[in-house]
Amino acid sequence: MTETEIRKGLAGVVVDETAISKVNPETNSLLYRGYPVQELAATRSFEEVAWLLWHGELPSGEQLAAFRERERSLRALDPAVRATIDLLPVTAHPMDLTRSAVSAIGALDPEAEQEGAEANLRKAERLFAQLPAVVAYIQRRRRGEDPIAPRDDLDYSANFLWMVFGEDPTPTAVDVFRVSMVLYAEHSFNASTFTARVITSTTADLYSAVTGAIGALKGALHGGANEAVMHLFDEIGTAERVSDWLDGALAAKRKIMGFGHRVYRKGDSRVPTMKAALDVLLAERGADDPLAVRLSALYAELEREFVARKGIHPNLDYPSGPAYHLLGFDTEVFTPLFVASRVTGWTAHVIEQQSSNALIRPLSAYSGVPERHLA
Ligand SMILES: CC(=O)SCCNC(=O)CCNC(=O)[C@H](O)C(C)(C)COP(=O)(O)OP(=O)(O)OC[C@H]1O[C@@H](n2cnc3c(N)ncnc32)[C@H](O)[C@@H]1OP(=O)(O)O
Ligand SMILES: O=C([O-])CC(=O)C(=O)O
Repeated sequence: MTETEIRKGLAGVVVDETAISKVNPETNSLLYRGYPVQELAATRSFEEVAWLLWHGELPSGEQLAAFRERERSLRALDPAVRATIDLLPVTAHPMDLTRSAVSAIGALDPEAEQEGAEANLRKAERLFAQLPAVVAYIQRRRRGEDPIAPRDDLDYSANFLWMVFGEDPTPTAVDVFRVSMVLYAEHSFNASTFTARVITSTTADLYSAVTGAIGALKGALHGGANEAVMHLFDEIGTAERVSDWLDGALAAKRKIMGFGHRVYRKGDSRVPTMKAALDVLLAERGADDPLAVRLSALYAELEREFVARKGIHPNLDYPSGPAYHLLGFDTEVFTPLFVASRVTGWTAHVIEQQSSNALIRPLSAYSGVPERHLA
């Protein structure tokens, strides 16, 4: 490529190799370390998937048991992290609070500056274990509720829901939540992961990389879309309004959140699995539940109309938004849930980037005023 060939948004540019995941738009598939994500979502815990992303292989029984024990021992939030959140307004966006909490967790970690895969794996496990408490704290604080201590008898997904809602979660809720965590975990060089790799490439620490990645994920063109989908559903209201609403939105050249993707052109490989999970939640509520009926019809109609008009398909945020709503989360907390999952992929990429690092520093074509001089 010459200096003047510009690919806006790096579209179509291959910037490095990765062995962590493969997104293939031709076959509409997504592999984590070689395994189809659908197979992992069908049978594996989120703990196993995290291990797979970090280590390249699924854990043995012994490795998994030891990891689960460590994860449980790391769940409780340092009071200083809680205090950091408490310094900030309750009305602040939960992504801002999550970003600040991760930054605080890093500043409190005595080995934050230690380089190398072993130290980074310990940091990754720490973030993995503590993000549920961070998100649960933020969600409960928004509702004026006291925090709830983690429970050692529950796995990652069940404990997450327990800490948020303070009730024993139903097996359906746990499973839908687990599936969403597995599906959100990793997606090659998306914007937030690339951000994490850019930060890592300067030799900054893992917490800096994750904090930066959270900033990149917040935007509605990326992770913020799961929140934006729910706002859109609230704005449209009912399936009957979709057609008129879409006329106005398209005339105003609005982006329809939860649709489209930079890499997939014929639909996101993860959508059928997440939609099936959403359908389980809808079915559990039953055909008489007004919210389930309204959401189900709205979901189907918006997808049908938009695909018919533009040929642009839903991405993962489209089914996850309403699924998180039905699970009981506030809309503003949806993207922090994405953070809790994607921290696995981000940290795997930090370790990979560090193992064969080159400073990421592209070129730009200058388009400003020609050289001039002070009189
Ligand atoms: C987990 C994730 O992060 S998945 C992505 C989540 N993001 C969203 O759901 C936000 C909505 N979607 C979008 O904004 C886009 O589809 C993106 C940002 C995801 C991908 O964008 P790009 O690869 O840059 O594609 P681009 O924006 O150039 O789209 C190509 C064309 O399709 C249109 N288009 C793409 N997505 C949408 C959409 N959701 N609504 C309306 N039009 C769209 C664009 O306007 C553009 O039209 P044009 O050629 O007439 O200008
Ligand atoms: O790959 C992307 O550009 C966005 C995405 O779907 C993800 O990060 O999960």
